[in-house]
Amino acid sequence: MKIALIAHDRQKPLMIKLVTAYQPILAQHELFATGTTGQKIIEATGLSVKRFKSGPLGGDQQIGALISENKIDLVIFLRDPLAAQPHEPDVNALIRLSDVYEVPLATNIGTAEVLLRGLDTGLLDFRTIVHDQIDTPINL
Ligand SMILES: O=C(CO)COP(=O)(O)O
Repeated sequence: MKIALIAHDRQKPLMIKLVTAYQPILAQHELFATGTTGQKIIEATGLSVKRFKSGPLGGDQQIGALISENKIDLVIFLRDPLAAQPHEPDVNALIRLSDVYEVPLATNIGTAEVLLRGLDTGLLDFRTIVHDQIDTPINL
């Protein structure tokens, strides 16, 4: 599975705790991250992470583009719910695209843990079915 990991600055320590706790699971998957988040994950864990630009410099949009191409299976985006971001439109766009393409998305640590445990037990295997199917959003 391809997993995107993103955290706003005040949430980065929490992201590091999460990836450290779930490192054995995460190590079995392909990891993507915005620039600074990815750097900190690599420094803390040594996990292999493909880094994009920093969020405020377009990293959220780069990951959003991957979502729109059905190349991301799970998004963990630890947003800061108590601080305004200069690139709020980019943040909202990434979350909107996750909904458009029905990609499992966690925006807090509680949901992130549920999704990572689900990932480990095969609950996200349905994503392999849609990998080759979706070029456009599903018409319900
Ligand atoms: O701002 C972010 C997401 O909106 C995260 O970007 P960084 O990982 O580069 O700090």
